[in-house]
Amino acid sequence: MATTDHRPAIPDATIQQKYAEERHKRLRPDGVAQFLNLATSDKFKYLREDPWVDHAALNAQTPPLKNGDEIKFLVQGAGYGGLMLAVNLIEAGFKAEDIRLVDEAGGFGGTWYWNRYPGLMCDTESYTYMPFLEETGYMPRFRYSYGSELREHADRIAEKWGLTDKTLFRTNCHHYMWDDAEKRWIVHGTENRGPAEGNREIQLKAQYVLVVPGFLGFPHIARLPGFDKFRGEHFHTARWNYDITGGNPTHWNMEKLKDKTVGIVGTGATAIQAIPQLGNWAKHLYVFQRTPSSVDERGQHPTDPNEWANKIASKKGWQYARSKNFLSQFTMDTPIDEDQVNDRWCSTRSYCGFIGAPGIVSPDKTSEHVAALHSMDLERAERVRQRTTDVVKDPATAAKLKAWYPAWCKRPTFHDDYLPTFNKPNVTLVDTNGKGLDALTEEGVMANGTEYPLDVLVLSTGYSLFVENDSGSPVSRAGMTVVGRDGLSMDDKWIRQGSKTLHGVATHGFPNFFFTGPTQVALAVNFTHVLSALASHVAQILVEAERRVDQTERITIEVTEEGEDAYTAEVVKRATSFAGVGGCTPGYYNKEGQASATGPQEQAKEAQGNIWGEGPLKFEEFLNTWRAEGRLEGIEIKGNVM
Ligand SMILES: NC(=O)C1=CN([C@@H]2O[C@H](COP(=O)(O)OP(=O)(O)OC[C@H]3O[C@@H](n4cnc5c(N)ncnc54)[C@H](OP(=O)(O)O)[C@@H]3O)[C@@H](O)[C@H]2O)C=CC1
Repeated sequence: MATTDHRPAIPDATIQQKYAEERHKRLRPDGVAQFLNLATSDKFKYLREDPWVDHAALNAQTPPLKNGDEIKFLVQGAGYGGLMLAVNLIEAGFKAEDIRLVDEAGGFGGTWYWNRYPGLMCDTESYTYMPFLEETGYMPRFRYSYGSELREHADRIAEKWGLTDKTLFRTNCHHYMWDDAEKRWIVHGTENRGPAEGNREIQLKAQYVLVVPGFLGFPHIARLPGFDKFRGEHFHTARWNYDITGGNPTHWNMEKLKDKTVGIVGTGATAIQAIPQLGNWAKHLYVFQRTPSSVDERGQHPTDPNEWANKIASKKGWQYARSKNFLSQFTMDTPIDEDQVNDRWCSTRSYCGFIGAPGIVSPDKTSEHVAALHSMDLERAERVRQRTTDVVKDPATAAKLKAWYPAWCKRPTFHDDYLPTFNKPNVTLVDTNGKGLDALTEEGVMANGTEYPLDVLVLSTGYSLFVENDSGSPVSRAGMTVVGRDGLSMDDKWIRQGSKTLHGVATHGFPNFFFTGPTQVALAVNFTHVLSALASHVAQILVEAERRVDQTERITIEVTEEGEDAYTAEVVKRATSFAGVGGCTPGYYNKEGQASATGPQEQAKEAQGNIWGEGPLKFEEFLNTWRAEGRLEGIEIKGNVM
């Protein structure tokens, strides 16, 4: 992709001063408490319900799990992560017959099941993001796939590996208790069989449990005065209400909005995809902005079958190689020469300030590290700001749409139609200068002291990554209680000791229990790359552990305390990579700008709760080296060990 020189015309120090001022404007004393957590809020309970489920169709099927069943593998989560775990188990030699998946949703897809807002698309190239393209022989229709295609692909994976009839949907397995005599997990779950049949409680026994906690499962909304008074319609983007807008998840013809005044709150990665669609249909659209997104060029186009066959997917192993090539662009050093993906993500290298990059930053060099990140980012940031000026015709609106923070502070966005939407006569940007909405009224919303009457209010206010009173354990995020050996609750362990795992996949005191982060693992721009590495890692640990005992019936595979301490120390050693995030403009990346812990114990816990500071490829290398050593160091296997 051609680059033009966009070195800032104003000195770096002035820009950084501007960044600091913009951050300061947005800091607020209530931090993460500014949001209502829908997972616990009664008032917005209906927003937790599943609008997409077909209860009649599911009730007509034979459930793959009955009360009292005993199974070998229970996978909690049937999105891409859960499917990848199950597929890796099968590919490692375990029988599909021994695997069951459960999910609260009414179908496969995880985030792609729940999110069906108009405009929904993959924000990284689908050729690297969509799992198992090579194995399924599937060619994505677009370079950046739209939501329905991403969901269909989850069905395709399930079908290919025989998992469709092994998944119990609408089910929340909320309580897990380790039975040390039996060497089994006793699992309690509730299956929601819809209004006609109600809930069905099930109790299961599982030899192994594998959980995909997910990162952004709980939609949240701002605690705004007057919510009760608002008489118009409202919904969150995570549960788009097509009854109100018209259209459906595959046809975004929102006819019902033609005579409606619509407001959308939020301008994050979700909103920038939905706003162009709303702008196409609403009589008038008000976009209420607190912090602008950085919106770079997308370059969306249908996949060219010739290019696909002869270039992109021409060699065996192409998908992994392409994904690796993509991720190797995010480094503090010069990225590798050949840029296969070559989109604007690849010129957003400074995002490694959020996902980490090779090399360990010494604690006394963090200021230099942050300065280096800034100098890597400034040209990109200025280019994107210039793009805003070039695309948005009204200079005052263009000025308000410019992002004044570096790439690692908020998910950078890429879209071809977002900025041009503000050139439409029916679209108005209401910038709140960092403050957000003041309140809701009977008629609409108050912002900047002005009332905006609305028929429909769309909340695109994101998700709770940090929930109040959340222990931060992998299972609290998944809404589960897990009680391990000697009555130890995983949440209590996290509250007392902070994150302690081996490779972000297992923890001492919880035998035969595996998860995929969310802490102490790597993050990637295309997160499926990491999920794939974790799924394969867990499957290979299981294979190797079972190989070492002559009877697997009573096997226990458990991380040792020494093992998790040693690995946690490795995570902490690399935590300095994220020195730039604390000083960011507030958002979910930095606990809404909340001050860091002050006491030494709390600081230690915070450092432990980090992700892998050297980025996804080094993380994968670390796991591979550990496995290649063949000792399963840090894991104790008990059973009839040969
Ligand atoms: N793979 C993909 O294709 C996609 C991935 N995603 C993922 O989901 C994540 C979450 O994105 P998203 O759903 O947009 O959530 P975000 O948290 O990124 O955005 C929430 C938005 O709501 C605004 N907001 C919150 N409270 C108020 C308020 N009181 N008044 C006004 N505005 C308010 C925020 O402003 P402020 O910034 O000031 O807090 C922000 O603009 C992304 O970071 C990305 O990782 C999302 C879409 C597509």
